[in-house]
Amino acid sequence: MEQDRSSQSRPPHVLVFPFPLQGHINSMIKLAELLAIAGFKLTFLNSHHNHERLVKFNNIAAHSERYPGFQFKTITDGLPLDHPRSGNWFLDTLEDTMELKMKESLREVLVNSSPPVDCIIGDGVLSFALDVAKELGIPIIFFRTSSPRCFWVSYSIPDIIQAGELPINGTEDMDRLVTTVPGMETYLRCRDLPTFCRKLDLEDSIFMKLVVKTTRKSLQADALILNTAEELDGPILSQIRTKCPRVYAVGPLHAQLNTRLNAKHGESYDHFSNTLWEVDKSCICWLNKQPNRSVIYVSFGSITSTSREQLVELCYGLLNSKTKFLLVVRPNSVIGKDGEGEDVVMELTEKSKDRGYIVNWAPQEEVLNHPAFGGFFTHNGWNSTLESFVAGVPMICWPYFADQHVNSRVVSEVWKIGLDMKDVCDRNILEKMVNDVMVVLRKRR
Ligand SMILES: O=c1ccn([C@@H]2O[C@H](COP(=O)(O)OP(=O)(O)O[C@H]3O[C@H](CO)[C@@H](O)[C@H](O)[C@H]3O)[C@@H](O)[C@H]2O)c(=O)[nH]1
Ligand SMILES: C[C@H]1CC[C@@H]2C(C(=O)O)=CO[C@@H](O)[C@@H]21
Repeated sequence: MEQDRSSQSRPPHVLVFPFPLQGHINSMIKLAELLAIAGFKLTFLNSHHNHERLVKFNNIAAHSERYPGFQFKTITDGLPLDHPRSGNWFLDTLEDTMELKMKESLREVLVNSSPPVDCIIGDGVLSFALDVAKELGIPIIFFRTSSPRCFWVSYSIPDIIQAGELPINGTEDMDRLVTTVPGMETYLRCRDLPTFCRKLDLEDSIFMKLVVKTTRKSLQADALILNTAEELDGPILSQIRTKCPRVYAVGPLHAQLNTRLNAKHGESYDHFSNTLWEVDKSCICWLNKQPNRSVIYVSFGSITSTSREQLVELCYGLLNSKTKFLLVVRPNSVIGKDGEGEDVVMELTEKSKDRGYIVNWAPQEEVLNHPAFGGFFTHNGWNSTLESFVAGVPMICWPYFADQHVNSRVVSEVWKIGLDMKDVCDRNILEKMVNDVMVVLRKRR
């Protein structure tokens, strides 16, 4: 059922459809805002649940004023509204039955859209959007919000298996180089592959099959957008282009948007935040009192959870380093009963006194650009990695899952702007790394 998109005297209408996670919404909303600035009509399709949180913690009315022609619409994420959406809940939404519900809702939004949608920019992991777009005759571009190198590794997994380089044969095999991902032969080890590759029985890895399937399918779209620049990922972009010629490197999107907004409104312009948690801005007052490059920022994004034991180890590593720190501990991010880990945070607050500041959620972009920062202890989600890179802040990398293991290897071995602590959680090692990042890498900045 094709809608009439001919003889347009109106601006083209683009529908942007992210996977329902903070890390995906962040970059997709920035792309949507850039398109709105360029004069496109925009529909940003959020899940009901995330939109409620966006409305709760951000000034949506101010957003509409800033971006006329930009509207939010909502659909289901496939889960019941009262689902707790904690832990790795988002993996449920990738299951067939959930996808089917989202697919139906997407179809309905598109069919009823007025003016009709001229182009869909779909999240690269929601590959069912391709079927809907084809059925309705609407062009579709996929945007994979994770790192291009992980995209390329995910694409290459069948070749890695075919070459007998997977499965990994136990812990002693972790430092073996993987030679079948073109362009990454010299630095990619088994340890750096996405964590779903660690299963001994690959047949058992539903997540791996799903990521490979969506990655391969996304190349059937009209084009592929990646949040990077040629200068950052040029060699890998060339590899991806051998499979899909229309690949656009449009990032880092947060920097692109800031440049446009600063040019239009001046440096002091208060940018819209798109956060799903309440931002604690009080940390800025604390930071303002700290000497330049004296503080390490610690945050593991919007998904990572830690065990209580890991949190204790990390906290003591920070305390023993004698370096000032700003630590984000998201509510319920410690595995176990609700509120587990709060005693560790209380103890840390008590012991660190004026050396540490702890919040539930920080204004991260602003924080990373604050002169007080000398380092970032991060899980290497792609947004955090890019934000740190652009701010010129060296990293200690402690990846949790997905693309983060590839990213931490790139940060430490390719860009050489950080230290990789993957697979280790030891207070003595962290203490040493904090000192190395704050003292040794700092001298190179
Ligand atoms: O206190 C905080 C913590 C984080 N952020 C922001 O939240 C975003 C987090 O994104 P990211 O660093 O990419 O981490 P995740 O939330 O873990 O992102 C998911 O999505 C990313 C994009 O696909 C993937 O690269 C990650 O592996 C995946 O976990 C960033 O923009 C941060 O600036 C804040 O504003 N305040
Ligand atoms: C929900 C996870 C499925 C795969 C996604 C991903 C990717 O490979 O693109 C990275 O991190 C997660 O946000 C996504």
